Amino acid sequence: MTTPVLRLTDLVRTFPGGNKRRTVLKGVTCDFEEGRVYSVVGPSGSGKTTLLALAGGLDAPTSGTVSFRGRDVAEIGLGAYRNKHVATVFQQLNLLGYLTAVQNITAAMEITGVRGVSRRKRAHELLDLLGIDDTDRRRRPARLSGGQQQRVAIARALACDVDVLFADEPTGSLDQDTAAEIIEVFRRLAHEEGKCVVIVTHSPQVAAASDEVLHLKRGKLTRR
Ligand SMILES: Nc1ncnc2c1ncn2[C@@H]1O[C@H](COP(=O)(O)OP(=O)(O)OP(=O)(O)O)[C@@H](O)[C@H]1O
Repeated sequence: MTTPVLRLTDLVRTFPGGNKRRTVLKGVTCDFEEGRVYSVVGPSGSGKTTLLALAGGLDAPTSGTVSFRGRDVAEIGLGAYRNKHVATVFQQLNLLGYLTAVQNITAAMEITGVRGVSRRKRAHELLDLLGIDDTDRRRRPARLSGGQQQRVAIARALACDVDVLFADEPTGSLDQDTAAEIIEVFRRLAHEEGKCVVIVTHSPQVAAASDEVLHLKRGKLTRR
């Protein structure tokens, strides 16, 4: 048995709030493999974003562990885990409006301390991979379509050559055809580049295109 790239073990997350204390995740256990696309689905408020935040090292669990290649991320350090091994594409893409697509990616590399490669060269390779052409990659986000902005945000997330890519509602604001293109990007990243892709979604279209659908309900995650 190979060690999964990501393992969640008995994750519990309770939010404080006096007598309104609320346990959102009640013992979530799940393995994630490289080269696969996972969708996490579930009712609004069921804790999908909370789960993504824990798995992505943006938040720490109340109890339980997140392990990356067999190592507890608390031991790796959440900052190092986020900088080197995983990346998240947020619902609000947070692209910098005053920078071009290429500059958004090189800036991310600078911030996360990517060294030993030409940042510009790597940015162009990523934009090639994501299908943003030469003209568009010199544009600022406001002059790109929603789908193109999503592609740039994914390219930026991959700037550090991470193994696991998380995405929160990546098709939420896209029409069906553009959503299909973005789904294809995620499938290619998993099946051709070997990434583990974990998507939180309400979209049946995304769920249907995933290799595995995980259902979060009443604080537990189950495979369908
Ligand atoms: N920092 C926080 N403090 C207190 N409560 C929180 C916090 N973050 C999330 N919650 C609560 O946890 C529950 C789950 O929220 P979460 O955003 O993870 O759900 P979700 O499944 O992603 O919802 P949606 O599908 O609507 O985006 C909600 O009741 C929310 O109010």
